[in-house]
Order: sequence, then structure tokens, then C-alpha cells
Amino acid sequence: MYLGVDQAAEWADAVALIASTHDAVRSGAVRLFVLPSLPATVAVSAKLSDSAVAWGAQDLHWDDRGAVTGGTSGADLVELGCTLVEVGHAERRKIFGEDAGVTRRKFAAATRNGLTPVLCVGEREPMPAADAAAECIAQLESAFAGDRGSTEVIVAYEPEWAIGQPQPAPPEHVRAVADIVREHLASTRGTAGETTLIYGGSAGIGTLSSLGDSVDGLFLGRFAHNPADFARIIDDAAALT
Ligand SMILES: O=C[C@H](O)COP(=O)(O)O
Repeated sequence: MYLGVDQAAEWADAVALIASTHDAVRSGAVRLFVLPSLPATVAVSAKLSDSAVAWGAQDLHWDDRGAVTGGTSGADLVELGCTLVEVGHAERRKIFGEDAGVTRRKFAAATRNGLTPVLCVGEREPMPAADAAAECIAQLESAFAGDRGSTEVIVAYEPEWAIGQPQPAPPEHVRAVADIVREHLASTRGTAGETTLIYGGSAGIGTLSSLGDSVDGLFLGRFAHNPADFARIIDDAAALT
């Protein structure tokens, strides 16, 4: 909810231009997706429709149709051209009280509608990496509910305590957690579907370079609101490919 509808559309216009001119995006070496607020979806998608940038939503309801006033149907997101949807963001869990059961049902709704879930996991408080990874794995397994890789999933590791801060979580912490989570994903989901691990939480210019190949990318918030900064973050990604 940082950007208004017009601001989001203007931002998407700038991002579409960056995507169309950046070699790493044009070649497919760097892939981009945008998850605008729901009211901005149509305006943003109009700007991105001729670009390589995918778009999606920040939330959906677990039912596709019925008496759910104020809900967002995954089927409707598909009609809007969304190919991804965020599930289980820390703010959904904290502000809206979404528990593991709700996250599990929303994850299922995403896959049922053919939307790639961007499944957010992360520890609430700072803690040793092994404990944080265990918390993330418990959240993952709860959401998967036995799904063993039939579908593509983007896992966004976002420590709750690192969101909305001046700096991301320390890179050594992120790398240590990511290594354990990746190992778990590889051993439980194998190569079926595709599982991508990205880091979010005050990520910006330089974050990806500091994480090396422990993650596949970033889940950006405030520090991508300036298109010029976003372009520099794409440069960081391109340098790693
Ligand atoms: O979804 C985005 C994350 O919550 C990160 O936001 P932030 O980078 O502004 O902390």
C-alpha cells in the first residue's frame, strides 16, 4: 500500500522500459515479476503486458467463488492475467491473523488456479540460523501439506524482523538459513516442478551481491520504488549470471 494506483502505473511504465532495454532481462538471464496492490492490478498490467515482466497479486482467498464479501478469487486473478500470487506474507499473518491453516488453504487455491505461489516464510524474531531455518521449514511443510513438487513454487525467505528496516538481515544469517532451507527443498521436492528461493526484507542495491548464489533472487519492497535503483539491482543480478 505504499504506492497509489497512478503511482504504481507510472512505476510499472518505467520498469517496462528498463526491462525492454536491459540485456540480462531481454536474454532471460534475469527474470522479473511485480505484485502490485489489488486496485492497481489492471493499470499495472496494462503497462507490463508487452514486456517480459510478469505480474501477480499480494493475496487471494481460498475459495474461488461464493459468499466471500471483500475476498479475491484466484480465478479472477487469472482473468486479470496474473501468473503469480503471494501467500503467507508476514503482514498477512500479523495484521490479518492468518495462521498456518489459512496459509495452507491459500497455497492450495493458488496451485488449483495455476498461479505460481510466492510462499513467504521467515522467523518472527532474531534467532540463530539453525532455529530460523527450522521455523521456515515448518512453515513450508505446513503450506505444502504433502505436495511434493507437482507445481512451481517461489519461496520468499523474509525474516519478519528484517522487513521495513533500514538494512536487510545480515548476509551471513541469510546465507546460513538459505543453505538449510535449500537442502531441505532439494531433498523433499527434488526437481519436480521448480522451486526458487528468494530473499526479502529491506533488500536493495548490493543485497544480492552480498548473498552470492545462496539465493536465486530478491523479493523487493521499498528499495525498488525508485526505478533507477531497481535498474541497479537488476545490474547486480546480471553480474551474478
Ligand atoms: O514484500 C516485500 C517485503 O515485505 C519487503 O519489504 P521491504 O523491502 O520494504 O522491507
